[in-house]
Amino acid sequence: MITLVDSSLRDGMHSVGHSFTPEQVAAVAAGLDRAGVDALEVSHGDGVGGSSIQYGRAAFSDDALIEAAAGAVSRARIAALLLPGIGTLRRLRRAQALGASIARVATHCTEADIAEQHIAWAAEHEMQAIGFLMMSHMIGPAELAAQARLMESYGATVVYIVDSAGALVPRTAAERVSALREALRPETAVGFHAHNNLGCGVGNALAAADAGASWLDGSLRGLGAGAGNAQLEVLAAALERSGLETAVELFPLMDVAEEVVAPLMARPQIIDRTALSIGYAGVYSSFLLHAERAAAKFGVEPRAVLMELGRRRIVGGQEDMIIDAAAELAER
Ligand SMILES: CC[C@H](O)CC(=O)C(=O)O
Ligand SMILES: [Mn+2]
Repeated sequence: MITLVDSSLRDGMHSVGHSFTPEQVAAVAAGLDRAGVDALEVSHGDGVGGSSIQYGRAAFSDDALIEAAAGAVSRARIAALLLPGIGTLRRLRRAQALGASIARVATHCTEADIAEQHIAWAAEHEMQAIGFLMMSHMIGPAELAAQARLMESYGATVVYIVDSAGALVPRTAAERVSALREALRPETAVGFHAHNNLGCGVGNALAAADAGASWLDGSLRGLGAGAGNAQLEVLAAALERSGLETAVELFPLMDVAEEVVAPLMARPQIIDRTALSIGYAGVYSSFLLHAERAAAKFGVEPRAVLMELGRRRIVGGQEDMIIDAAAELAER
């Protein structure tokens, strides 16, 4: 059985400039709940506490959005993403009080050790603790497996390979999932979070499932950073056609994508040359709007900025370097 997690109301926030209102969140959450989606992530795109000048101000607080989602669902679980250093334990406690029962603790793929206190706190306080290894294309399967084992040792019951840049392809995604599957205890699940910058979002999620991932993320209409995530309703249909079972009902899921999410989209979730450059350069998908803004400000091409960020191996948390890179390109 595959557990499906929707990221429209968290990763999708990157795509809409963190502008979702509590009413919009409630409408999407109610539709996901009706369709039988297991869990949905809600917060600023950079997780709880992300609203800031560095990451982008949100129109509404995480509290208001989590509360709205929790009030709209009857069976789906609410997940809160937390990046140590951006979010704090106080934020996680608050999310739990408002109805979140899953803590997804995200670190750069080489820095699992900074998640120890957050994962341990969640595990000790009746939240399901999940580890999220971001930018997983940047290191190989064996190194990732070692990081995943750290998260497991802190109390994570699921550890995700997160293809933040959408830079993986089915073979490299499956190799990473297999390495985790072999390294972790049988009772620890492996998850996969895809981005579609190379057009492989759904394909990578299917390859991950074949390699042993049993938690898969997606977003309705693909709503997410960069070219978006694996499109959830497409993934659900493809999983069914692969003979893999989920708890969702496909037609209600298609309906909420078409009738509720599509009208909320600020931009088409397509693989244009900027989004493709993100996958090709191996850059964080959430850099898309930042890079477009910096490129416009300094009169350079977004693609050139993204390729430069890939060359410099800039990672999440270094958003200010996007401005540096654009300014330096303009000087050259
Ligand atoms: C900034 C957090 C990030 O968007 C988490 C995520 O979804 C990813 O790394 O893909
Ligand atoms: Mn993402």
